[in-house]
Amino acid sequence: MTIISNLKLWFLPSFLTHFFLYYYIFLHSYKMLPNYSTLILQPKLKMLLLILLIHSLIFSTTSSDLTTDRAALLAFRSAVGGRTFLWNTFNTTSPCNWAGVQCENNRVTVIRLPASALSGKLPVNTISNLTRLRTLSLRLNNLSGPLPYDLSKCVELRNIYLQGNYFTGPVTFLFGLRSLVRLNLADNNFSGEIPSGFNNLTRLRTLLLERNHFYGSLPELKFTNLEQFNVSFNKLNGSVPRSLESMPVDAFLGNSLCGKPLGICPGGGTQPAIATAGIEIGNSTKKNKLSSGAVAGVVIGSVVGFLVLLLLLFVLCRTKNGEKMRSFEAATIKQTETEVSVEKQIVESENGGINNGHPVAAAAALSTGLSTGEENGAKKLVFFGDYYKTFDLEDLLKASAEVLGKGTFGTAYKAVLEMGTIVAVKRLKDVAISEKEFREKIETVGAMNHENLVPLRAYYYSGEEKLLVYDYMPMGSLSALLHGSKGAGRTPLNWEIRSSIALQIAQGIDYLHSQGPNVSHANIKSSNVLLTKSYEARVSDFGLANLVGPPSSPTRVAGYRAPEVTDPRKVSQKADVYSFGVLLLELLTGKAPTHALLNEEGVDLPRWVESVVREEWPSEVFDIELLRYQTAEEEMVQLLQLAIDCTAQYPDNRPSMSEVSKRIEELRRSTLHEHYLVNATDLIGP
Ligand SMILES: Nc1ncnc2c1ncn2[C@@H]1O[C@H](COP(=O)(O)OP(=O)(O)OP(=O)(O)O)[C@@H](O)[C@H]1O
Repeated sequence: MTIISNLKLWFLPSFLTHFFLYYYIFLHSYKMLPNYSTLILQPKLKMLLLILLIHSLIFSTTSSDLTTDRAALLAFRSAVGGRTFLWNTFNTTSPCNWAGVQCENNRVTVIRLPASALSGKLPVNTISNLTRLRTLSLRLNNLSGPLPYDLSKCVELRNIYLQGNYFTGPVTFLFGLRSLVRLNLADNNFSGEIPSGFNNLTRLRTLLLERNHFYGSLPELKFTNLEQFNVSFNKLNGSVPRSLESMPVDAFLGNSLCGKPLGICPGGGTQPAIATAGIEIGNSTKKNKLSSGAVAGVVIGSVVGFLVLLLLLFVLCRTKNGEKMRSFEAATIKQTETEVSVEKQIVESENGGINNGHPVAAAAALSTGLSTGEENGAKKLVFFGDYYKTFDLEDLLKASAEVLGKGTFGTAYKAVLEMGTIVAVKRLKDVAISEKEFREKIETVGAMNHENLVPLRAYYYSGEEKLLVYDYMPMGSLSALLHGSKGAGRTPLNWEIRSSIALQIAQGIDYLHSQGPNVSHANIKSSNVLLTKSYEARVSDFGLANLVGPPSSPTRVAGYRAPEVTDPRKVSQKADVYSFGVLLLELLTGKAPTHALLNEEGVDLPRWVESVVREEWPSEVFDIELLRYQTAEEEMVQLLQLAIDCTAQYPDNRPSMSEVSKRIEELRRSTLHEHYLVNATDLIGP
């Protein structure tokens, strides 16, 4: 239906006009045919020809131009690939209906495809054929190579946003684009000098060139309307031209530039104030001699630098010889040094521990905090079940510890006990309840026993310290796995893993909810889903919301919190369902609820997904890394629907957690039944 209606919309008027016109010509010319000269001179025919000419002109500037635009977009799509499903050309013939494309007067005027996983080079004769283009936004993709030189044909371009790609080469051909108002080429690999040709772009208000490889000196750039300017972190040298002196310092950092608003230039003073890359003093064409003041400055600077270096060495040696750090605070300070990547943690735990020369902030750490003002008898870890009674508080105090991260409820540490056992210790802050209440509540948490929950093994309570001991999860959090470094060496989570993680989380939460109508998790998010070595999901941090005071940061569950929740400690089971729905969307889209794109568009993840699904093909929303699991597409779409159901605005419209876990189970069962045996490798991935 849609195809036909689209075709009708596009072709019908022009087809009808042509039909009547040619019919008319045919009738009249038939009468005139015998005499060729008469035919030329016939005034009626002249009129006809004129109409025909005007019509073909109109025709060529409307539908045929849109045809050219469409062809250009298709060529663009096949060149830079991106999502297989970028534009559903089958259902929507007119390019004006494609995602990220806007038209005016039947011509493509806007392309906005930010963060759409486009990759490769932009060839000539693609974008450049969109001669009415006014906005081109391809930011945050993986596009590379030089920009097509024929982009200069798009003379109506006003806004170019290409930041966050891997484009290379010079940009001189852009100087013909006299209508440009916003030009953002930041975070690419563009190179060459920044020529004075930019001055041709008299309407420019934004010129952002930071974090590229531009070199040479900065020319005088005399823009009258410039609002945003940045050339920081390039390889520029020489002095800041007078016309740019009023720009903020940040606009020039990370170069070898000097002069106002940076330091004074040599000749007129000393070397560039900010010099990170290749300390070449002044303009490369100038050979300046250092003044005596500058020489004195350099000498004093060197001596001070040397002394600082000595001091640093001394401190470092002392730290090493002083063996282990003595407190949790110390461990916290060392956080950045001691945080290790997920991969590193796995290697360590596979090697049987982290003590082998790894820079750990030691957990004698644990001792200082615990010893204050405590009676010996009170220094006891309280265990749940028997499993961990293999160690006591003293063992924990002797363990090596490193900071895993800071959360809402306190700081988490990885502690390696002498016998090789690894545990995670959470040091709670802001415990707002009495000891009796704490012990009662934590007993409930310790009694929770489900394979998809991170088990609380023990706790310690004293006036100053409240510690919780959990199983250590070597693969870290789902959040880190989904959104951590996407560089080489990272294995993306394949569909089978994601779908089983979804089920396991649902089952973990369902178990919690089954403990009573008032039992909820209250802090469901991807950083609270931890993974075992075999990628089994365990939900952590349950039951903690009731132990501590109000959250220090109201944004702690930003993006996951149900709209009706006003007090983050009072969260209903249906609000948990909402948070789970967001988590499910995160697994499916690969986008964190705090994704920059969403912030920019001012929507949350559920509303973004809903709008995309409503307006376009559902496949548009899926994580690019999932698109190759074609056989599981039906399951993905069904899960997407479930996630949308879970994130309904009104709590009563959301399913219960047990319904959710049943639905996922059924979905998985049918997919596995239909496809797994047929094409196991496709589902499992490489
Ligand atoms: N049992 C554990 N095993 C392995 N890593 C853990 C464990 N518990 C927590 N972590 C890691 O420690 C870090 C801090 O966790 P923590 O739970 O304190 O905060 P959070 O989950 O980031 O935020 P919040 O406190 O709001 O839940 C996280 O990166 C988490 O992945």
